[in-house]
Amino acid sequence: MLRSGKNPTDTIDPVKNFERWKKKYNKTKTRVKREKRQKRRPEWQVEKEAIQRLVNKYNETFSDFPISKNTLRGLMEAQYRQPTEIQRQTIGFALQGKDVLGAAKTGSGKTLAFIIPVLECLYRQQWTAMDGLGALIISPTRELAYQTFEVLRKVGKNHEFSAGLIIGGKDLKNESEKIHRTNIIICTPGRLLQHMDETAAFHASDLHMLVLDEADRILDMGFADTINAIVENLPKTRQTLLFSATQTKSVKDLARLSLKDPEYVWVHEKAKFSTPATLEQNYVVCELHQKVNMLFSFIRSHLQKKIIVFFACCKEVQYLFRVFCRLRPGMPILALHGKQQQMKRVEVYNDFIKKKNAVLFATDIAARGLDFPAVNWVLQFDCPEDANTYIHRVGRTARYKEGGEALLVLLPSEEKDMLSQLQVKKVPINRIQVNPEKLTSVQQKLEAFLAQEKEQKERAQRCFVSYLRSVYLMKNKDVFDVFQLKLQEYAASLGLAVAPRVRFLNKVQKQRADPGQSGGPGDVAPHEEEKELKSFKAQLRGDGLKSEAQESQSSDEEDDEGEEKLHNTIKKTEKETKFKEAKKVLKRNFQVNTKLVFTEDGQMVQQWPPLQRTAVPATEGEDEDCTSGINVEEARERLRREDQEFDKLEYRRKVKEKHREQKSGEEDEEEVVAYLGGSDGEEFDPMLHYHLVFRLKLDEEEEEAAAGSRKRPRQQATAKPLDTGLSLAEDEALVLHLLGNRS
Ligand SMILES: Nc1ncnc2c1ncn2[C@@H]1O[C@H](COP(=O)(O)OP(=O)(O)OP(=O)(O)O)[C@@H](O)[C@H]1O
Repeated sequence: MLRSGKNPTDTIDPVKNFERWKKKYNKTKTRVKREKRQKRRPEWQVEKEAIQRLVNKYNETFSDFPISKNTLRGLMEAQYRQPTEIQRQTIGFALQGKDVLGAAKTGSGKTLAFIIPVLECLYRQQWTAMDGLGALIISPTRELAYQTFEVLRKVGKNHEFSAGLIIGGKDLKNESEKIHRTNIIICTPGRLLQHMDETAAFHASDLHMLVLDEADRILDMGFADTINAIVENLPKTRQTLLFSATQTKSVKDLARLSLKDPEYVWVHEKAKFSTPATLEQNYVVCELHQKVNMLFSFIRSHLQKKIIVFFACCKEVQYLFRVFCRLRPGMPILALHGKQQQMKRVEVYNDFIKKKNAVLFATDIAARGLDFPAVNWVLQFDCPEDANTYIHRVGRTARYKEGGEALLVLLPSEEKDMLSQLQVKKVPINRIQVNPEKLTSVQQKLEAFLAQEKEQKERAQRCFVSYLRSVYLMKNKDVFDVFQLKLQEYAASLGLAVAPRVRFLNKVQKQRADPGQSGGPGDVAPHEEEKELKSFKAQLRGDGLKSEAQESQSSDEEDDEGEEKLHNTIKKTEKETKFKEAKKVLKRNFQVNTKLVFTEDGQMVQQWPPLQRTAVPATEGEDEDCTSGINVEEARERLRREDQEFDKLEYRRKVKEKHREQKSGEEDEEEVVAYLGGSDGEEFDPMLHYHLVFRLKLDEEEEEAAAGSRKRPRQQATAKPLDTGLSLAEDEALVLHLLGNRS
């Protein structure tokens, strides 16, 4: 049988062919499946993302938050509708009662992130004025405390809490009278500690929430002792919230606050840059003696802008502010520094807020937290101490979705190391050139001013010395090298014919030249230097470490004595106040001044102090017949209990009554509101209202009581004896005479 001419091997068996294809296909399919499976994220991750999407959607507006109607109304009335990222991420944790460490870029809304939990915490506890201090907010500077107080007033105005601003610089006695009735205190550390030490009625043992704004600054060296002493007086059970744009990560710092499993919320941790995206940042390298000319030229070319210029020390601000005012650059100039009286500081702060175009000369007192609206430029005339200070300074512009520009002026000796520090902190900054020919020289004019006024010359000299000292005291010697500065040229740029003698530099120079000759009075030991640096910083920031005694001593003209140094010396010499002594006794549980007198047959007839008996029955275990005088602790505790019990009953009664009224539809259309701290929209003046109760709602019954109490004095007034202006004997004679006439 003939076969076909084709080779049998050439014939393709379709079945085999199909099987081969199927095998290959299956292999590819498994591979693709495997690869897909590998690529696919774990189920939990997918789920987490879906939940996050839901959570974000849920927290899109403040009305999605589990907060009280009063707070929500306050937010809406202040035009806060959508939470920012830091608010979205931290408020939930804080409402759950957790300790929180929150960090987010400058101008991202950290203030509300703690104000809302503070209000909610007290609201949920139904806190009343009688409950005393419930929340404490500590700020590093008076201005920041004042600003936070304003936000609290705005957002919390529908609540019934009392709030106080305790920032020093004013009448301590007035504050002392009201502080124990204050529910929310916003304060600077120094002043708060002063009250803790000296105001007998003030205690923080019921505190529920502690907030440290600008936490890294508050926990740093400058405030360490004060904060430790404050924390000692606070209950361990409190909730603690810490916020800053440059948050502390130091375990040691946090241990000092005894945080309990805190939630870390670093909103912009993974962001490419640590400064706001809307901020444009540049730097120029400029010789020291050209800086004043550069500043003048800069101001002249930005007359329609709002600018903040940061300087290294108060004396520099003082001198340059005065001469620049005389130079009349063509726009308003303001100055803010720690050596100003408190009244002046508030005035300047409010002035700058209102101005559309102005330049503010400031020390680092204005570097943190201040929220001046619409600042276009931040110019750093002197190099900041470190990258964190840089971040806070530039953060005064480009706040909450707004744009802004920043210019850093560096000396050639500062450029390299400062830039590398900024790089590490993820700060995007570019170098720009200044054309020296375009600079307007003001040197001759300054010389003329100084020739005319001796006072001005002295200011210039102090500015010179103070600047050198600030450079010398800076820790980072790679950036700050005082010996590289050309002193004669610098002095000339300030209008001085000769450079003033700088004693401390001469001494250090001598010591450098002859290291064996140490131990003289002028030698600056490292720990001394550290101490001086600490006090210098405290002084230039004016951060509220002053006591009242110091306040009266300080003046614009006082020397560069550190505030804290002064504080320490005064502390050592001043006699402790009676209150302070009494509080110490209370703390240590001493039995004071107990005096017993016995008759001859051993009967006790007198005791000092007289034994006090309370109106409430003693609880079990309390010795009614205690003969050792007043047990102050016990008596205080009993009174407190009594007050609390009374308040609770009263409160419950009122709430019930209100509910009944609501049910019967008899609710009053108009609620009666008493504004104790000025009405809405009225400008708050901390000099007048040091302690404020921002709003107090009165219900009908209270109103009646208040009306009654208003009437009573009038009734009493009718019964008041007539003052005839005569002596008693003459009065008697007159009465007898009148009676005689009648009869
Ligand atoms: N939810 C919000 N909606 C609208 N504006 C907001 C909101 N939260 C905050 N702001 C505004 O953003 C600005 C900056 O807020 P805030 O001062 O709290 O920032 P910050 O993060 O504390 O800044 P800094 O780090 O400088 O202290 C303020 O003017 C504030 O009124």
